[in-house]
Amino acid sequence: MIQLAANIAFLFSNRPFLERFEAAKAVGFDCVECHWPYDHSIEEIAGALERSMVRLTGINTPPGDMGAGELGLAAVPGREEDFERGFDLALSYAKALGVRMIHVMAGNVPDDARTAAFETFVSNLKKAVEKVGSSGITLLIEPLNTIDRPGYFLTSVEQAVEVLDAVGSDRVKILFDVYHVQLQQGNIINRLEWNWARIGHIQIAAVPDRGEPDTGEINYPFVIQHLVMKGYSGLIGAEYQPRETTETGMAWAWQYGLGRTGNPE
Ligand SMILES: O=C(O)C(=O)[C@@H](O)CO
Ligand SMILES: [Mg+2]
Repeated sequence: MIQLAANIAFLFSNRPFLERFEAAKAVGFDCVECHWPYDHSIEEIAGALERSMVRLTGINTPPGDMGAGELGLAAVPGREEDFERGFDLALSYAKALGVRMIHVMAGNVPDDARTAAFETFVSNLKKAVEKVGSSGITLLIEPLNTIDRPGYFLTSVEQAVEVLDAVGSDRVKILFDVYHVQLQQGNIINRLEWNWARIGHIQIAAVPDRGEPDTGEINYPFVIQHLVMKGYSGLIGAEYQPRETTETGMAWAWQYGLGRTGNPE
């Protein structure tokens, strides 16, 4: 049995943020993840979780100034203090709301700053690991494709492994977004296999349109069967852009037991 989480940054995005939790529950999700919950107080989100009876399983560190082209700060040289402030905010939300995964967003860096960016990313992640301590929270880093996210520092699974090796803590894992990895690199099953022990979370969407994972160049029933056979015990985040409404596009998930899953530990 696999466990799906609704990514409510993309799903139910026609509704106000705090109403998306109940909408996710209504179609069968017990878990939701999001990108940036910070426009809402911890108390407001706790209320939405209580009303909907879903768990919030993942959040991202703040992106910085998106209007100025920022998409995270962890690998951006010179922005260490801003990163730390944002990370502390994410950690406070995670601890208060029982969130077990924080995606530490690397950010955009110019080509000539990539060596310095690697060092910055590693150093910021080491400090973040110390802050997380024994809370049980896992930090994630996610390679993003360069078509959708030009300039992003982290673009391949192998580069993520280099970062993890340099950080040297099993509290940091890879967020393997199948959509991004397929667009950028391909070879999905092999890359899952080669990096199995490093993977902390998986996300899915069709390629190339990023719609429901029921068509396109990835055979998701095969990929997900592979995860089941491997005994994958993590969550699979449904992070796609619905082609019509989220509700009318949910049939893909029934074959994976949506509506029949129990809450994970
Ligand atoms: O922003 C994207 O694209 C993603 O895939 C997200 O998972 C980033 O959090
Ligand atoms: Mg993703």
